[in-house]
Amino acid sequence: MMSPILDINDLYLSFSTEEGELEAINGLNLEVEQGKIHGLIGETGCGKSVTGRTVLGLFDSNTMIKGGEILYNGDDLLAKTQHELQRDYRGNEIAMIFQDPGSSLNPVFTIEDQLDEVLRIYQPGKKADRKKKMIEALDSVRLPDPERLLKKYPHQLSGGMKQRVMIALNLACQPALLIADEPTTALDVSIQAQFIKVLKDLQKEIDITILYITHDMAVVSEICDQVSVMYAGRIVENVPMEELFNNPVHPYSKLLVSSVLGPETSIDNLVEISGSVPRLINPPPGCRFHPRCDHAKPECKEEPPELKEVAPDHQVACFKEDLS
Ligand SMILES: Nc1ncnc2c1ncn2[C@@H]1O[C@H](COP(=O)(O)OP(=O)(O)OP(=O)(O)O)[C@@H](O)[C@H]1O
Ligand code: NI
Repeated sequence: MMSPILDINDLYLSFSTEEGELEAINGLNLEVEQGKIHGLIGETGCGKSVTGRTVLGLFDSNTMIKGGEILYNGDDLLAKTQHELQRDYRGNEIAMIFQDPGSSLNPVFTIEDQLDEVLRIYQPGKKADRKKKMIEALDSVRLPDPERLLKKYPHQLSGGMKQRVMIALNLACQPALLIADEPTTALDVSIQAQFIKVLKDLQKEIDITILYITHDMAVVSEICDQVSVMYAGRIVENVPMEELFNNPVHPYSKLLVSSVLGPETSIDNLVEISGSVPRLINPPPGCRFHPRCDHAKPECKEEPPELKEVAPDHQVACFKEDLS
């Protein structure tokens, strides 16, 4: 296998809260291969966003890193200072787009001002050169008439256009890895579909790797090559996208896939179907899924199972004997 661009090993992360220690990330192992669109899925609260933010070193003040490493092309990002992360990684190596496109654009500046600000930080040079880059960036996300668009303010754009400007802003410095945290949630369904097409085409053109966080299985099937299924702070299955839908192996993945066969494609409906996600303050011991699992046996309550290879590019963390 090619070496992964992002390789998270045994990450443990807690938040200190008034009620006690909240164990949000619990032995997370995640490998993202260069050039792939890699989905990270799981129910609300399972730790997807925390994982994405941690890669960029964006920590809330009550964060405690308890162990592990986050290798980006072999370098441990957890060992870097905030200054190093800002100078060497954020924006020009790793970029991140968030849920609400509108809120990330500054309402009082034009699109040109905002693109120029990003470019000036990472690629100083002549204004004319930067202008050319801005137009290229807007072109690359299929925004019509980039010259005119540069003069506009965010409120003059639709939600879908703002989302594309956000991608353009993020890609202006040509990062190698893009972390997209539920970027389509605030968009209506037709714009969502367009957005996903733009991102997918773009990914092929510019050879960027994308870690795509979502709880929408329809989106997963549209865009992802590989998928990691997360449950209560840990990856329980890592699987090629088509295999996830045709042959999910972990009992939780099976539940996820069967819960979204109807018109509702969001994972969040699962809660009603089969009990709730465990609290992360005093979580269940061993495999955190065992209280909801039909196959649970005594050993599942002792140690969490490690990821085991069941097929090429396909690993499952479960003690069930017959992993198929
Ligand atoms: N600063 C914080 N202090 C305490 N708990 C936090 C903090 N930040 C996140 N959490 C908790 O960590 C857990 C993981 O949160 P996270 O936002 O990563 O979930 P998620 O999988 O992204 O969910 P969603 O699908 O709803 O976005 C949740 O239980 C959340 O409440
Ligand atoms: Ni989230």
